[in-house]
Amino acid sequence: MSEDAIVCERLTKRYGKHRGIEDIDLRVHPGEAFGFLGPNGAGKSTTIRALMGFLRPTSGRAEVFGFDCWRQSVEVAKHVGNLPGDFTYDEQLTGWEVVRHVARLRRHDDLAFARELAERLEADMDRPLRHLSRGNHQKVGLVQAMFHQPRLLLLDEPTGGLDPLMRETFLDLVAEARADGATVFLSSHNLEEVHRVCERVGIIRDARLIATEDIGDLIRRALRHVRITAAAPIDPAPFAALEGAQDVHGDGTTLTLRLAGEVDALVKLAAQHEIVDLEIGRASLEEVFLSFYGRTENHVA
Ligand SMILES: Nc1ncnc2c1ncn2[C@@H]1O[C@H](COP(=O)(O)OP(=O)(O)OP(=O)(O)O)[C@@H](O)[C@H]1O
Repeated sequence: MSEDAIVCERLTKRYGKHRGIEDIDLRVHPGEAFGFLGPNGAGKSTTIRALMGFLRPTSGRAEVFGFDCWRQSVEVAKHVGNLPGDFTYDEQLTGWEVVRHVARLRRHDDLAFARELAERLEADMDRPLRHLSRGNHQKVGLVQAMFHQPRLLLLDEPTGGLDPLMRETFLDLVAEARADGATVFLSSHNLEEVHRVCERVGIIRDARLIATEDIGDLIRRALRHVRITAAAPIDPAPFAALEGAQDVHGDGTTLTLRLAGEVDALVKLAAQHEIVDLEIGRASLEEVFLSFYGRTENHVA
């Protein structure tokens, strides 16, 4: 038995010849909020489905609170609230009928929190799912995932289709769940959202977990845009030789570059010149994210 909320050990799922996920090793501690980032088709949903016990691993294993996700999926389901990426239910049912159905399966009669969630999310719970917009569909999905106040929330792209106001409400609800001790595992394309909710992130690409990072470290080590203006022309060569320097352009007294990593050496080198202006800007979160997908030259250690 494990103390961790989630353990994946060499978790692998192949769909016939197609790779779903490959050798995923991961631990999420109780009470932690862990973000799972990756591009389309990277393997996020496959991992979440394996954690819910919906998929039998090809090899390796997954555990939730010490229960094997495949062999003990009934136990796992008791502790988990799950929002699948493609949340669907019987489309003839209304939101409330879905929630009551899920409540029976979970043997959880108390719908007081479901009513609070529905109200705060302004969910349309009285019409059949087939009549609902994508956002309203998603809200029903969130209510059914959260109403029993589970120990672990497994949320696959939870804010898809939500308008900005509802996204905020959802992020507040997740923060409140965490304050009550819940563990959160959230997949997303949106680094901003992950930054708001999570302290650690796993980056998945081409079926493999390529990095697990403290989100603060990730952002600290992220690319910076640097622009130096000196009183006299600057030789770009020593700047180009700095560790993590990219796209170094010298134009007389102005030098621009991008820097992946620490700024200390750059500042010391710049200080050898008479500086008129120095601008160091952090890359956007989007750029940080892209840098992990290998579209720029800086790679994960
Ligand atoms: N039922 C399936 N049959 C065959 N291949 C599948 C199946 N489900 C997923 N895959 C493949 O497994 C890989 C991982 O897919 P997965 O849905 O887990 O990615 P994802 O990171 O969740 O993507 P997205 O962000 O687009 O939802 C993809 O190459 C996908 O084509």
